[in-house]
Amino acid sequence: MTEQASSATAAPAETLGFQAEVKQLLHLMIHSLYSNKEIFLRELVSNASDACDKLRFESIDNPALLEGDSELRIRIDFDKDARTITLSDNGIGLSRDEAVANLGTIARSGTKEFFSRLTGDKQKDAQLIGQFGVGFYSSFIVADKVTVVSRRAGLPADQAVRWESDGQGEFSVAQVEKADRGTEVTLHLRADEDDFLDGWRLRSVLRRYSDHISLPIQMRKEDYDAEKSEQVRTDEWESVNQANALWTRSKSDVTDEQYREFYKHVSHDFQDPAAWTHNRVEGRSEYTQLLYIPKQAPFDMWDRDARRGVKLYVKRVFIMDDAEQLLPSYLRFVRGVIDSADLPLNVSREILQESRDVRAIREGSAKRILSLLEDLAENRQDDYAAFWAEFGQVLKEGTGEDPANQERIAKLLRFASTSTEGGAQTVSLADYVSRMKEGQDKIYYVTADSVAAASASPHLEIFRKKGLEVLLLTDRVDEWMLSHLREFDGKPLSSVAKGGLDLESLADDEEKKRQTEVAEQFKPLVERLQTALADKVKEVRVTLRLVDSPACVVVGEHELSPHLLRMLKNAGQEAPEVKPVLEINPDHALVARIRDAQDAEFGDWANLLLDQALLADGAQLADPSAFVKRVNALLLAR
Ligand SMILES: Nc1ncnc2c1ncn2[C@@H]1O[C@H](COP(=O)(O)OP(=O)(O)OP(=O)(O)O)[C@@H](O)[C@H]1O
Repeated sequence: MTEQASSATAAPAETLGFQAEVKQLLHLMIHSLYSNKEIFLRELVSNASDACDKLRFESIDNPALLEGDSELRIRIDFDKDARTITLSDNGIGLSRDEAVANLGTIARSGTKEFFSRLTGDKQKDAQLIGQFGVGFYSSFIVADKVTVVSRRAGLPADQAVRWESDGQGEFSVAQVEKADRGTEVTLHLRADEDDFLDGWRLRSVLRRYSDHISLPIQMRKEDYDAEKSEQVRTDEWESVNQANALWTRSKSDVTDEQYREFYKHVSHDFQDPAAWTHNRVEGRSEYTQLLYIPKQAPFDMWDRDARRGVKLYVKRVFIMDDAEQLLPSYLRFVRGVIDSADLPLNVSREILQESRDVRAIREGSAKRILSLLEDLAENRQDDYAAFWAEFGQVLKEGTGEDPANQERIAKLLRFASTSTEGGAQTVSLADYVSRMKEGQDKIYYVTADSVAAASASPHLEIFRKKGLEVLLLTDRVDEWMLSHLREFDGKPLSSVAKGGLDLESLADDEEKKRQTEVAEQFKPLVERLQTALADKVKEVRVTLRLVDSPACVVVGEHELSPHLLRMLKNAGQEAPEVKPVLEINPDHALVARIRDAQDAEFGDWANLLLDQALLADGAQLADPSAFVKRVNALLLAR
C-alpha cells in the first residue's frame, strides 16, 4: 500500500460500545444479506467517492486542504497472505470524533420505523435492510474484523484515528499517525471468503457496481508471469472504471445497468429505480438532470426531518446532498443529480432559495418528472399503479402546491370509486368523465376516514340507485387537495355530502313532481323536528336521495365538510362549529313511525334520528350515553 498507517499510538486505544441499533443492524445484516455479500464493495466505494466529493467542495474555500494532492482517487488492493482487502481514498477523512459518531451509531430519521417493521423473516428483513441502507456496516458481511485508519484533511499527521471492530458489540479508537489524508478501510476476511482475494473477481464486482463513479477507481496492474505461470501484481496503478461523471455522458453511452447502479449510489437504495429521466437543458439556464423515481417510499417519507431532494453539482463539482430547493416538495420522493453550469461554486442553501436559476431548474425538473409519470401511466400501467400506491398521496399535494401544473397532475391522480373493488385507487378523472351519465355535469365524491365508511355512506344511496359513479376519497391529504382542485375537464368536483345536491338535471319529471309532493306532505313533521332539534341542526328537510337509511346529515355547499372538521379537531386545531342539515327519507318506516309519535316520545325519536345520521357519517356523538339511554327507552317502550 502507498499509505503508511503507523501503529505508533500517541494515546492508548479506547474501547466504546456500539449504539444498540447498530448491534441489531449488524447482526441482521450478516445473517440476511449473505447471499448478496459482494455489495460491501459498492458501499465502501460509494462512501469513498462521497468523501472525495466533500473534500473537493471544502477545498473551494480552503485550497490548503488538498495538501498539494488534488488528484482524488480510490484504490483497492488485497493481501493474500494476510487475507485482507484494503480500500483507500484521499478524500476528506474522519477525525476521531467523526469516526466515533459516524461508525458507531445510526443517526438517521426513519430508524425507529425501520426496526419496528422487521419481522424475523430473513427474506423480508433483507429487503427492508436494503431499503434502509447498510453503508459502511456491510463490511461485516464478509469481514470478521474491520480496521479503519483515517486522517481528516487539514489535521496534522499525528492526529489520525484508527478505528477497529469485530462487529460484535464494541469498537476501539486510537490516535495514530497517517502521512496522507483520507481513509483506509481494511477488511480481515472471514474464513470462507477467500475468493475475494483475486484481482479478476474484484475488478468484475467493481465494474458491475461502481463503473458510474466519477473518480478513478484504481487497482494494481497485473502482468502474466511466465515463470510462475500466473498473474502477478505490479506496483503500477490502473483505473478499472471510466471515471467520468455518468450524467455527463451521452444517453447512448450509458447502459440501463449503469443507470441503475448510479441510482443506488445517489439514493442509498438497494432496489432498482422504477424509472429515470436524463437530460441536458440548454438555453437561458444550463444544467444537466438525471432524476429517478424510486420503487419504494423510504421509511422516513412522512418524517419532517427526512432527507429529501437531489444532489447538486456545479460544473461537475459536488456542492451538496439533499438540495430540496431543486424540486417542489410534492416531488420529494425523486432522487438524482442536477449539475448546473450557471450557479456559483460557493452557492449556499440560502442562495438556492432566492436564485432565479434555481427556480428555472425547479420548474424544468418538475416538468420532466411529470412527463416521466405520464409516460409510465400510459405505457407501463402496472408500474404506474405501483408508483401510485407508494407515492400517490404525496403527488396529490401538487394540486395545491403547483398551480401551473395542476391540470397535468390532475390527470395523474387515481382514486377508489363505487365502481372499483376493495378500494383500489385505479380510477383516473378521465376514466370517471368517460363514464358519466347523460345529463351528469359533475364529478361526485365522498370523503371519509376509510373506504368501508365511505362506501357505506347513506349519501351514496341515490347514486347507486341511479347508477352514478362516486369517487371514494379516504386519504388525509384529500380534503386539502379538494380545496385546490375544483374541477377537471370543465366539470366541477362535487361532494355528495353537501347540501343543494343538484341531481335535478338527472331527475325525470315524475321524480320532480314527487319531490314537491313529499315536501308538502311532510311539512308538519319537518317543522316538529326542527323545533325539537333547534339547537343542534340548521335545518330539517325531506330528501329523495336516501333509499335504505331513514336520515342523513349534510352541510352547506360552502361549508367545511364534517370529515375535514374532524381531522382538524384530531390534529388539535381550532375548528368552527358547523350545524348540519338533517335530511329525512319520506319512504322509510322509521320516519313513518316518528310521524305518529306522541309528544312525550317525540324528543327522543328526533334526537335518535339525528344521532344515528351523525354516526353513519363517521362522527362521534357529543353525548354517547344519552344516545344509548334513548335507544333503550324506545326499545322498551314498544
Ligand atoms: N471513506 C470515508 N471517508 C470519510 N468518511 C466516511 C467514509 N466512509 C464513511 N464515512 C462517514 O461515515 C458515515 C457513515 O457511513 P455509512 O456508509 O454507514 O452511511 P451513509 O453513507 O451516511 O449512508 P448509507 O447507510 O445510506 O449508505 C458517512 O456518512 C461518512 O460521514
